Amino acid sequence: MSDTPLDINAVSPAIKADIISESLPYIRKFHGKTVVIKYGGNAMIEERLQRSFARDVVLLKLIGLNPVVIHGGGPQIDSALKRLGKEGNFIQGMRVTDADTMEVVEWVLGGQVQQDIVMMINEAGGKAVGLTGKDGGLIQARKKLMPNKENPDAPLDIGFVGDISSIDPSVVKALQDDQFIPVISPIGYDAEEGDVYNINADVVAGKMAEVLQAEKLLMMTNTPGVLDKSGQLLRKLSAKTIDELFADGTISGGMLPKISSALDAARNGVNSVHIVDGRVAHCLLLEILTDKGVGTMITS
Ligand SMILES: Nc1ncnc2c1ncn2[C@@H]1O[C@H](COP(=O)(O)OP(=O)(O)O)[C@@H](O)[C@H]1O
Ligand SMILES: CC(=O)N[C@@H](CCC(=O)OP(=O)(O)O)C(=O)O
Repeated sequence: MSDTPLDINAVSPAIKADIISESLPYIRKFHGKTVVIKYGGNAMIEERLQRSFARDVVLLKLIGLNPVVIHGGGPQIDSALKRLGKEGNFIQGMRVTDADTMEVVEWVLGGQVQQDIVMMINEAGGKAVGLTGKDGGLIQARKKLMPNKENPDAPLDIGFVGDISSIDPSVVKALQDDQFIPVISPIGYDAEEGDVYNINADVVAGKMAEVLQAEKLLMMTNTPGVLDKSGQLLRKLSAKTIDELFADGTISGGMLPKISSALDAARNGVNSVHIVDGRVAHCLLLEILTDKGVGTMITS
């Protein structure tokens, strides 16, 4: 983020036209392709950036790409819990979710957070539709048990946190075909047990990109990308380096499920996977339509 922001009004029309023209090869390359965008709760805290996100998504749709948005909302859930006198608690980047917390999660993600995104995209000229994993049988889930380092035979039960058992993308494809932009909350359900589950949004984004065989998965967050021990941005990360960073504790908290999901997607047919800085205005356009990357690329 060392770049000095450009005063766009000071740029001559000829240069603006040149910049627009530069995106032509990318538009041709990605026309008709699906791009899964993970919009993290930490990346959506400033209204100016929310509006630039919404405009970028609409622009991508209008030039012929198929954006699918998976949104998070971790900090927004934390605020709602706080108002109710409850503290958020995470294990290995996953929220411990008791029945009361699950109610709040559904209420925040499927309600305010999702509707704000839908509204902003629609105000920018798109046709966004909000879904949760329950809609159209989109995300089937089962209870997740977390690995227990101290006692591998006794995995940890963290409540209503789900693993994805399957994704049926037909509702997403139908919406895409009708020029809608799906905006999906990371909530799954178990049709047999009737339980609803809280799923980490990075996990949903990775799996959705895989199932849709997306061209790109972009995970927008609140860091320049993945940082090494000394805080330097790592522009490219392969499986081997990721193992080392996990082992020495350089990657922690919310970055754990993000990297694991990104790597799974890269291994399972998603052409390019990037963790990008959602605090940079128009980071989506920079990543997709220019040579200038704005984060870390994950390769298998
Ligand atoms: N090596 C690392 N590089 C960058 N961020 C890291 C790293 N390890 C842990 N993090 C943390 O991961 C956070 C991003 O994950 P998370 O809080 O879940 O964001 P989001 O809401 O965007 O999914 C960063 O803000 C940072 O605090
Ligand atoms: C199981 C689990 O941790 N679920 C997440 C779902 C929201 C999310 O992932 O939001 P961000 O992308 O903003 O972190 C949570 O409850 O916070």
